[in-house]
Formats: sequence, C-alpha cells, structure tokens
Amino acid sequence: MAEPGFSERLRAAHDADWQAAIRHRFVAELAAGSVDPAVMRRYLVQDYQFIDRFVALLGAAIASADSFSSRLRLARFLAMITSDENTYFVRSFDALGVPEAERVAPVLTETTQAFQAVMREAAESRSYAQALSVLVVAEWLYLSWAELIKGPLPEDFVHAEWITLHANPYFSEFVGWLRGELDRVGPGEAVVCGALFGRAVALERRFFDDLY
Ligand SMILES: Cc1ncc(CO)c(N)n1
Repeated sequence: MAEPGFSERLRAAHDADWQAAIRHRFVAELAAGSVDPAVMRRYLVQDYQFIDRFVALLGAAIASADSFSSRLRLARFLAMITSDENTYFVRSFDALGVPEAERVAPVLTETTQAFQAVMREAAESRSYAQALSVLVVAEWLYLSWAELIKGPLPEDFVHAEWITLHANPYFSEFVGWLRGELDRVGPGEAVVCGALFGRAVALERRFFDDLY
C-alpha cells in the first residue's frame, strides 16, 4: 500500500475530533430530518458568518496558488459557493423567518469568532499551503459526514439540500483535488500547516457541540 499523503497524516493525527465531528448528533438529526428548527436556525446563522470569511480565504488561495490551473479550479468552486450555496442560505433564512439583522450581523459565538480568526490568519499568511490547510479541513470534513448518510433524503429542503450540497460527485472530486494540492505543497511548511489543520478540526467539532 502507498504511504499515506500529507493530508491523511494530518487527519489521522486529529482523529478523535474528526470522528466526533463527522458522527455528531447534529449530522444524525440532519439525516433524519429531525433537527429542531431553533437549532437549525442557530447553526445556519453562525455558518453564514463562517462562509463570509471562508469566501475571503478562498480568494486568498486563488491569489496565492502556484498555477493558473489551480486558480481556475478554486475559482469555479468559489462560484458555486457564492451562487448555489448562498441562495440555499437565503431560502433557508426565508423559510425559518430569520430577520435581516441576523443574516447580516448576528452576535457571534466564541467558536465562530475563533474560526474566523483561523481563516483570517491563513488568508493573511499569503501562503497557498497555509490557506489549503484550513480549506481542506472545512471541505473534507463536510464531505466525510455527508458521505456517511445513507437512505432517502429528508423531506424539508433545509435539511436535504445541506446534505446534497456536500454529498455529490462534483464536491467529492473537488475535495480529492484539494487534498492533492495540500499533499503537494504542505510538506514544505509542515509544522505551521499541521497547526492550522489541527485548530480547524477542533473548531469544526466545537461548532457542532455549541448547538446543544
Ligand atoms: C463550520 C463549517 N465548516 C465547513 C463548512 C463547509 O464549507 C461549512 N459550511 N461550515
């Protein structure tokens, strides 16, 4: 068997938080369509603020990438986040009756603030490898929980679409490519990349834990 790549070695080093996140109660309830509307609302309101910094981080990755083909790939993904995924949030906020103030400037949890700080730090490093370290956690961890969901989708689009946005062949392909990028450039900045990766995995778990 081939040696595990850089991304898999980092994931394995943070396996406890990783497993706790991808097998979280929130994921089980999402699959069953039974997330309490107040919980779903809290989650989406905080996550929209996560997405704001995430889009900025993707922009930093596009700026720091070492090839045009990488920039193109990241830019296509950015286009999906800012179209299909953004309208999912807007339609869900409408369905859940979330007022404008909470969409634009909600009170942030400590976890959301900490996550934004990690994304800002990775973006401001101007290092492609460091940007990738945080992007890989966010996307690979979400693909991983979504892939564990089997059986029919829940009826409510607020639940169903959050699953299908993260469990589809395009997303799976993209995450594979993104990991390949980190495997390629991460070892050159292994220590700082490992630290960002670990902080991001712990925050993903806390982001779900905070809901209950
Ligand atoms: C907290 C968090 N992590 C990852 C993703 C996937 O982009 C998301 N939407 N929210």
